[in-house]
Amino acid sequence: MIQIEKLTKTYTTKHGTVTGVDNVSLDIGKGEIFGIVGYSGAGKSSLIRCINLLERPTSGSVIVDGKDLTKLNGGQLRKARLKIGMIFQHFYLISQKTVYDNIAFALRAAGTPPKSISTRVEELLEMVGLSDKRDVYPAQLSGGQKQRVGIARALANNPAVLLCDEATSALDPNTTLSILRLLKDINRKLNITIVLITHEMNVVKEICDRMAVMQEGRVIEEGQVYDIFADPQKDLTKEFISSVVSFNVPEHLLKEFTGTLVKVLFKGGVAGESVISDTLQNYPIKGNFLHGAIEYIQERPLGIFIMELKGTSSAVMDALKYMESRSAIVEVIPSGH
Ligand SMILES: Nc1ncnc2c1ncn2[C@@H]1O[C@H](COP(=O)(O)OP(=O)(O)OP(=O)(O)O)[C@@H](O)[C@H]1O
Repeated sequence: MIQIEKLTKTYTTKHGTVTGVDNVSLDIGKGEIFGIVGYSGAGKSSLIRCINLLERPTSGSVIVDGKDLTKLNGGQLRKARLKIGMIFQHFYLISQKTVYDNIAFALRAAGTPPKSISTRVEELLEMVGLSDKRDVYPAQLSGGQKQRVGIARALANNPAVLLCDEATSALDPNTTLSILRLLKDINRKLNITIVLITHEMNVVKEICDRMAVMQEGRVIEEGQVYDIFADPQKDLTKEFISSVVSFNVPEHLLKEFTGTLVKVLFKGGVAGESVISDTLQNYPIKGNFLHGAIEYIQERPLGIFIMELKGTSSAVMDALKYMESRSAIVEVIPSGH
């Protein structure tokens, strides 16, 4: 649905050239929820703004639904943009207009016949759960309700793509969750492709199918959210994951152990417990559990255990190989850490 090819965005400032996005290529499928995570300054906003050409890429292309947006003229681009909705951290509602008029505004701007507007606005209000707020002004709404209006407005012209720019960053955790659930619901009902940028890994964990991690303008890791949580490759990705899934045993405790410390992950959660008990039965080693949890990512369980294994080093190595042969992801934690 969206192909980003070798996209670079640089800015010319008083102090020289700044690279916002550095040669990024991504392929986002129809109906996918794709998350882009990174710290402040990583280039997420620059990238998402290049997807609807709010920012013009310095080089590279952005193909949405088969059309290369960088090649369109003004009129063609305005038309193509109607198929790309966007919501923002600070909502950007028009404060002098009612909820109804904020949404109707987007329909009028797209040339919707006046007689269809009211039915469409009612439909959208129902979709976002705000039918009873139709005639109130933004100042009378909570943050979550304002974002619901933002979502209704973004969906007004039946876009194929919804871009979310830190859409939940100004909201408290419960409201965040309700907005994420609404987005997921809309994604499933309308098969709309959603691209969201965030610095919060819990957002990605909650609703995204696939994700990319950005650092210094580049994509440093990309894949299925579940696979990345199970086996992150880059230190930065591990850091983001540790903010929502705690695998870590306190350092002072780790120093007290004399055996081999291992982190064992099982895709599929509960199944892993039998692998561990088989291992302890079949090899001359002893195991102490220091941490055990089953996390649900995209409704799929991921079993995470941290263990101390005691035995001869060859017995421990054989046991680790055995666990790996039964699909565990095993990582030895260096001693003294
Ligand atoms: N209009 C601009 N002019 C000059 N430099 C810019 C501009 N927009 C972004 N940059 C620079 O591009 C880099 C990437 O910024 P960007 O805003 O895309 O990152 P981000 O990951 O979205 O961070 P944040 O969440 O803080 O917005 C930064 O070094 C930033 O200073």
